[in-house]
Amino acid sequence: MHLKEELNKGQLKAVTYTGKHLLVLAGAGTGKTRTIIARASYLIENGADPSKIQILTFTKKAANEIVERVKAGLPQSSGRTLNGATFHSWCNQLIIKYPNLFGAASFTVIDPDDQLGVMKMVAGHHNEVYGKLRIKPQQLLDVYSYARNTKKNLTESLRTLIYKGKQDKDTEYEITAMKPNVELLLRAYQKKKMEQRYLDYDDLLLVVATQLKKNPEARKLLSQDLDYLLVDEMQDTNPLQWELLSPFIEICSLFCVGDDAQSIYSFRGADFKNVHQFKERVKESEVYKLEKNYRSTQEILDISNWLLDKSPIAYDKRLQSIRGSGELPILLNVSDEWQEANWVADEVLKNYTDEDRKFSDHLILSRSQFYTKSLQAVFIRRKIPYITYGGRKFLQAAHIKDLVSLLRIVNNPYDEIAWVRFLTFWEGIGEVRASRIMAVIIADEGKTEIPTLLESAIPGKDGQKISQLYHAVQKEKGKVGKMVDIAYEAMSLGLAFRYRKDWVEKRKGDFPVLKLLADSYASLGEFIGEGLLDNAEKMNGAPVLSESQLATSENKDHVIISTIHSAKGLEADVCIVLNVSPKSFPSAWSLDDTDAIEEDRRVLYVALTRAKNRLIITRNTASIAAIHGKSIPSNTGQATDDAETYFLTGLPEKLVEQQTIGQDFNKVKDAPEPNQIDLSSGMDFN
Ligand SMILES: Nc1ncnc2c1ncn2[C@@H]1O[C@H](COP(=O)(O)OP(=O)(O)OP(=O)(O)O)[C@@H](O)[C@H]1O
Repeated sequence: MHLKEELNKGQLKAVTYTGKHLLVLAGAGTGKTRTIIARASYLIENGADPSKIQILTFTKKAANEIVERVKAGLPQSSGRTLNGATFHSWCNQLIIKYPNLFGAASFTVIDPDDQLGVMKMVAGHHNEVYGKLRIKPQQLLDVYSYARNTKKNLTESLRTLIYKGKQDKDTEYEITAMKPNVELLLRAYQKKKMEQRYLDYDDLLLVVATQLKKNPEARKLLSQDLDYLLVDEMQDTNPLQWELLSPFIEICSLFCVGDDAQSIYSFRGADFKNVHQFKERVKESEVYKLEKNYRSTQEILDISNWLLDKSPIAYDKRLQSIRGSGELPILLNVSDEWQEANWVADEVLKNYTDEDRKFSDHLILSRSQFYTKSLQAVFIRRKIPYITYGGRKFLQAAHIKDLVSLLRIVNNPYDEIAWVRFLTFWEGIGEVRASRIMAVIIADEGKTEIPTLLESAIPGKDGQKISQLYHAVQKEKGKVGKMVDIAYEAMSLGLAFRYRKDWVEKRKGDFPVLKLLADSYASLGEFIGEGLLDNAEKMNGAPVLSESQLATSENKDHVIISTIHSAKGLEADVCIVLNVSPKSFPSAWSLDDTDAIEEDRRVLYVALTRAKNRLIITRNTASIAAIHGKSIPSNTGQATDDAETYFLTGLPEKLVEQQTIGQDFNKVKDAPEPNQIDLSSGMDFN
């Protein structure tokens, strides 16, 4: 990499830093990603062993991109062993590498869906206690996870999540009354996990952090593995992640990048003030700043700066564009989602055909993937290829989970969730019978071979079939792709029947993808754990989770429809931010919580600062009219309370160009009278 040509002075100073630990604290588009990539290249070019550099990011997408870009800038294969991962997946890798050290051999990683399954089982077993609470199993899990990630106690966690932080007497009374019951359920959940040898996502971090904290041998072993830890999006680290990182201050050198104005994970316990205390927490450290924005034109930064300026929090930031002036952002008022979707489709197609832009020059952002359902429908109808980021993952789809359940019980015969799923897959076995069969297997404590147990527990041909299948898959342990093949061969008829509604159109094609995915893993444990966490972009770096049939791996040119949370670090020529309407920005349930309002502001800030050249913000006309008591495009009617909190209230007119789509947009109108057909025209018979 030619550092001097590709970096400005500030970036270069950070990349070549010779002290022990560094935090680069800088605004959107100022080159943090570029800096972290350059740092890794610089270290490798100056003799560091790439296998001893670990890059940590919040999404697999970001990890892949950084690693690929580092490798691309290095001479052939010299960065081959460089590793990039999310916090969870890194901890999972460490646990697999050192099963004894972390005491987690033959444990199975469970995803949030399965966690919910376990919690429901626990609630069922303790029905009397659970019945007294008016909390859903998912809320119990949220409280549990929040407490462990933030290191807050149960009382405070209940207060924050269930009572929105309220401090009054009634709340106090209710918390005191419910706490023992919640405690009982959470302890039972914890016990169940231990018995079934499950690790939930938070456990991965906890297991590693705890060993590193208390066990000098763990620190010694890992210090042999690691010289440099490069951490992206530092503002989103939570106390649990800090706990994981802290031992590494002694073990290796930390190089972190972050932006306090882009902290959007407080619901997972992230505290952006963490980056403000970096110097105090990390001995022998420095904090550098970067000021110039290379991504966007000044008009895009002007509205982003304006948004941040209105915050009561002083971020001490004013983004200044290196690129100078460009188009004014468009504020588009639409009357409903379908109108919005059709307008967006027109815009994309116009840019594609008339302006020579690619589909992939478009990034469409929304708070939730759910909101984009109409847009996706319009894109499919109008043949616009797209992929989605955020939302449900590939391995979490029901048909995939059915097949993977077999691999899971081969990996961990105590995996109760997987047993129930696998056994009930077969005709004639219901949940009650499945739990009976499973109880036999668990009580046997591994004395008898599982296929033998299955054969005796399920009489007749079915027992033989299921037992043989288990045996056949077990025999191939180690060859994960082969295991998928065998399982698919035996289960495909059942799967096709179970999902007959959309088997051919939607589901069948996922199995070759699953096989490819499985082939890329060296061990079953890794596939199940890693695959669950990070399968997003395993295939040649191409996303495989597309919901669009049109975006195949050969067709790399597609629009990205992403949740804002999954769009961190992304950028695009044209960026369309959907539904920036009252009650959405800030969201209705944030309204009595200042911290939540400010987090929503940062969410919008992240969205706006993704755009390079064209920024389009849409919002719903009726909801604007409702808060102002007046019609669009005026912003100055009789304001209601919602108008005061709405982020775009008071937006200076000169910062955007407002457009409003009429009611009849996109309705095709016919001529008033029928015309005559003239077939003689248009053909020259000479
Ligand atoms: N020194 C530079 N010269 C030219 N282009 C640059 C330079 N630094 C950054 N860029 C470009 O600016 C854009 C933003 O950079 P980058 O993605 O690294 O910023 P970032 O700080 O990580 O942004 P964010 O936090 O908003 O995701 C990229 O297109 C990058 O290539």
